[in-house]
Parts: sequence; C-alpha cells; structure tokens
Amino acid sequence: MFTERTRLLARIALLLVAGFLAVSLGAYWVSRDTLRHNLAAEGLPLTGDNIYSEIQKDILRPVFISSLMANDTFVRDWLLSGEKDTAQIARYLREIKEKYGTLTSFLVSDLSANYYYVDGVLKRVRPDEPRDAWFYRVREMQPAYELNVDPDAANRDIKTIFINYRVFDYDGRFIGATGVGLPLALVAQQIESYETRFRRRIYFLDAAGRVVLASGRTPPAAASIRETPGIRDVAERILQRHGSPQQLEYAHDGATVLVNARHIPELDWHLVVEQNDADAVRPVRQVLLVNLAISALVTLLVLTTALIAINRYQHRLEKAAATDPLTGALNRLAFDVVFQVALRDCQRNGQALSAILIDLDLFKQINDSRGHLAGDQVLRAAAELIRSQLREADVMARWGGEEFLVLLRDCPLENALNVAEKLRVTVAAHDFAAGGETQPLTISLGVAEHAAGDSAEALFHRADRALYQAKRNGRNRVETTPA
Ligand SMILES: Nc1nc2c(ncn2[C@@H]2O[C@H](COP(=O)(O)OP(=O)(O)OP(=O)(O)O)[C@@H](O)[C@H]2O)c(=O)[nH]1
Repeated sequence: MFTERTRLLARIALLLVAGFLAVSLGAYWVSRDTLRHNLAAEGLPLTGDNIYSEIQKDILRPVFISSLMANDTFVRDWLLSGEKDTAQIARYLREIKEKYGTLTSFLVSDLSANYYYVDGVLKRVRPDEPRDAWFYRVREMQPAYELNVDPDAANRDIKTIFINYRVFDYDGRFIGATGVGLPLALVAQQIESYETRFRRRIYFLDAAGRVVLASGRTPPAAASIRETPGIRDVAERILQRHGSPQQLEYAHDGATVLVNARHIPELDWHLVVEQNDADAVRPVRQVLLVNLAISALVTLLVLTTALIAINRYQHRLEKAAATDPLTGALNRLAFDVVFQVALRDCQRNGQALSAILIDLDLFKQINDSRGHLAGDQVLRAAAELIRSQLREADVMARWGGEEFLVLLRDCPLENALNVAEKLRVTVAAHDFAAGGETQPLTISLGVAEHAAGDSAEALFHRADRALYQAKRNGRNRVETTPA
C-alpha cells in the first residue's frame, strides 16, 4: 500500500527524472547530430585535404629535383661520351642524394642498360626481369616522367616512390632515365600523426582496392576492400577515379563508419579517411553521462529535502493533534492511546502503575478577579511547573478545564504519594504571575494505583474520588482511596 507521502515523492521524482531526461537527451541528440554533420562536412574532408597537400608537397620536390637531373648537361654529356668514369656519375648521384635528402638517386643508361646509383653500378636492367619493367615502360611513355611505387633494390627493398624522369640527348633522342626515390615511411609517419591527433584511420588503396600504405596503427588488410565486410558496400564508389573527394558511410560491427575518399591521380591511389561514429560521439556521450549523474544527484537531493520537509510537517501536525495548545500537555484522545500502551508495558513487566489527578484550587476566583487571560497564564505556568518535577517516562495530560492527570510508570502507590506531595509543595511555594502581579496557587491531588483487573475507568474513578476527598478536606492536600 502506497501512502500519500510515497505517492507525492514518486510524483516529484517522476517529474524531475522526466525533465532531466528530456533536457539531457535532447542536448545529447542535438550535439551528436551537429558533431556528425561537422565531421562529414568539415572534419574528414579537411584531414583528406591536408594529407593530400602534404603528399603533393612531398612529391613535387623530388619531381623538381629529378627534372633538374634529367636536364643536367653533365648527366647527358656523361652518357653521350660513353659512360667512361663510373666514379664521376656515382659522386654526382651521391651529391644529389645528400644535398636534397632523398632516399636514393639513380640513372639508367639506355645504351649500356647500366643502373647507376650512389656506389656505382648496381646492376644491368633486363627486359625479361619483372623488377626492371618500369624502365622499358618509361622508355616508351609519352609524359616526361612518372611516379612509381616499388621496393628499392639499392636500399634493402624499402618501399619507395620513384620519380622516373626521361633523359634525352641534344637531338631529342631517349638516352636513359634518372630521378630520385622517396621513402614511403615519411608519408606513413605523417598519417600516423594525423591518426593520433584526430582518432581517424587513414590509409591508401591501390586501383584494385588493396591497402598499399597505412600507418603502423592501421595494419594493411590482406584483401581488397571489395571483399572486406562493411566497407565493401561502398568499395566501388571509393575506387572511382573521381576528381573531387566523396563523403560516404558504411555500417560495421553495429557502428556507422564515416568515410572521406579521394583519388590521387599522381599515384593512381585512393586516399581514405575513416572515423568510427562511436569514437567521434564518445566525448558527447561522456557529457551525457555526467549530466545524468548530476541529474540523479539533484533528484536525490530534492527528494531528501522534500522527505525531510514532509516528515517535519507531519510531525508538527501529529503533535498539534495530540496536545493541548494552551499547556502543551497531551489531550484526552492522545492520552487514551498512551495509557493503553503504558498499561500493557507495566503488566508485561510486572511493574506498578499509578495515576495522580490534579486540580487547581479555587481557580474560578483567579479567573474572576484577574481575568480569563491571566487565568490562562497561571494555568500554563502551573502545567510547566508540574511537568518539570516529573520523569521523562511519566505522562501528563490535560484532563479537564483546570485538571491534569499524571501517569507514573513503574511507580507503586507509596512513591506516587511522595511525588504528589512534592508537586503540592512545589506549586504552593511558587509565585505565579497573573496580569503583572503575583498570584499564589495551591493544588489538590488524588492518587490511585492500578490494581490487577482494574479497568482504566476504575483507576481514574478512584483517583477522582481521592481528589474529591482532598477538596473536601480543605484543598492543598494529597489524598488516596484504597482499591
Ligand atoms: N482561564 C481559564 N480558565 C479555565 C480554563 N478551563 C477551565 N477554566 C475555569 O476554571 C474554573 C474552575 O472552577 P470550578 O470548577 O468551580 O472550581 P474552582 O474554582 O477551581 O474551585 P475548586 O475546584 O473547588 O477548588 C472555571 O471557572 C472554568 O471556567 C482555561 O483553559 N482557562
């Protein structure tokens, strides 16, 4: 059964929780959507742009160096004069490599098929050697140069971007190919720093969709993205040779992955920048959790405060309902309940229970001579004085107009008579104030002990009879009547 109080608290809790949830979730959804939108519209494309321009910068410089080499009269003269002094061209290639900080530099002669590098002749290129296929391609191609990614035989087969520049004699005949190589690791480092900064996956795909370059953090998948679950849904669109970048997304492991892809014509590669939606939204989700925790705390605080206020209010109401407003003593209704409990306790514990009925003597005269308000003042003061003489466990109730009943737990008749006498003496010795003047007052007391089998009425009746006796015997007295 729910009490009224529980229902009220539940309603407050419901309102607070609903309000907090609406605000927190609303803010979360708006922030999440804005974040997603910004990510797709700006974040990922910007990362793609930055990486792309870094790559262009990395590539343009070696292209320029290779162009210088191909047009260098020394290189052309050396080839045309019969490639006599290998040390000379080796020194030249070393100078280029060291001056420009490239990974490698090379010259291949069409006439001798010698592959020159910084230490002299590395090998002879052969049309039937797959690793030399690039030279025969360059020999036949139209453009002045090409970019080619191959392992570098002169450098422990490190994956290298070669710039293969065609060299001509002074009559425009092809006499060889020269250029420099750039380690892919440089680009990979760049990618890694971007990945760390933005928590994004960045990698390059070849035309077939295989990962050809990625940072150490994103190991290349063996298969093409055409066969990789999730991304294969958008693989064909990623692998289009489009001029402009594309914004795509695919689902993987229950999360949405946002993709920005662009074709890099210089390498015929595709640059892919990915971000898992859950990673991007994590900070917003953390804010949501903090908000919910604060909301829970506020709800708890409000409920606790409400509970304390309700309890205090209820306690005040209960007290007001149980006590006499003038004297603060229990009223008859509350006393009946307390008496039944006290009686049960004393019977169970074999303790004596006594009652003293107190009546203020000639109180009518005080009212008549000093006025009703002064009478109230004396009545209140008398009640206070009597209560101050009692133990904590004793109970005092306003029995009638100027009558009080005191219930003494664990108190046989003899002790009760002593208490009554003490009360009488204390009141008689006290100077009461009434309307600015002192007012003497005495009380008469009737004492009775509860006897086995006694009803409440019987006990109070005997106390009443004793009180009547005290009045009759001249007031300011303590009397008792046998059971
Ligand atoms: N001021 C005031 N007077 C009250 C209150 N309750 C009862 N009285 C008055 O107390 C008086 C009691 O008078 P009586 O019952 O005649 O008895 P008494 O004058 O005290 O004389 P004895 O009891 O014979 O000593 C009455 O005049 C009541 O009106 C109260 O709350 N305030």
